[in-house]
Amino acid sequence: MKAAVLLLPGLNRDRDMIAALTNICGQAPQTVWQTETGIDDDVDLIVIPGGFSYGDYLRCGAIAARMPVMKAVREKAEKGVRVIGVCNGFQILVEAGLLPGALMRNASLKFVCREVMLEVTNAKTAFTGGYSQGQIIRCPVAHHDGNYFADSATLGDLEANGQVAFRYANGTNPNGSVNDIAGIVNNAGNVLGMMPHPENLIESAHGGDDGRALFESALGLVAA
Ligand SMILES: NC(=O)CC[C@H](N)C(=O)O
Repeated sequence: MKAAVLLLPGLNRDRDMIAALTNICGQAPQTVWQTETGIDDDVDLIVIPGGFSYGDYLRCGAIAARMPVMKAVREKAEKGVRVIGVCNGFQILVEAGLLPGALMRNASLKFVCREVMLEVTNAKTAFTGGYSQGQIIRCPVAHHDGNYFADSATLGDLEANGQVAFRYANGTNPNGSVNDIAGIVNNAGNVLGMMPHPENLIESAHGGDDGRALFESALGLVAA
């Protein structure tokens, strides 16, 4: 299985993501710079890592979403290739219109860096098949703009269609997200955005591997 990781100025989680994907895939992912549009044909999964692309000006992810590489991501996503955006990657996918809603400043108005608990709200998505329905997992977060918001019609659709993949559980919502939403998939089910960082919990050296099944699911390495 082969993955691709996008590289943009200001991202700082790309190395963690590349290490995690190399560990899980058994081969290094293709890395694709923001001005490139050539994502390899044999790529099964495109990942947009976290960080602070363009220093979070004008809004988190707004400038990155308009870079040439995102045209290639959109084309691949339309063909059904799986895409994951983590943290700033989630913000970029929202700014690119590949996922609905918006990520606002945390309700506390503070940067939050801690571990949260996540509920696997829908274990039937392409990214969660390796978990059981309702499973509670650990995951770290580190962001200041993770407060997910969508208008009530959009929210109703997300909930009704099973597009909420992960919710903050056990009172650990770190940012004020509506309905405790931590991660969503698009209507077609092949694009996932989430604020927590599963790439930082994939092997025992990380102190746990609760995030591993997400990538294994996305890469088709476990039965969905
Ligand atoms: N870790 C990250 O990806 C941070 C995302 C974004 N820059 C924020 O702070 O909200």
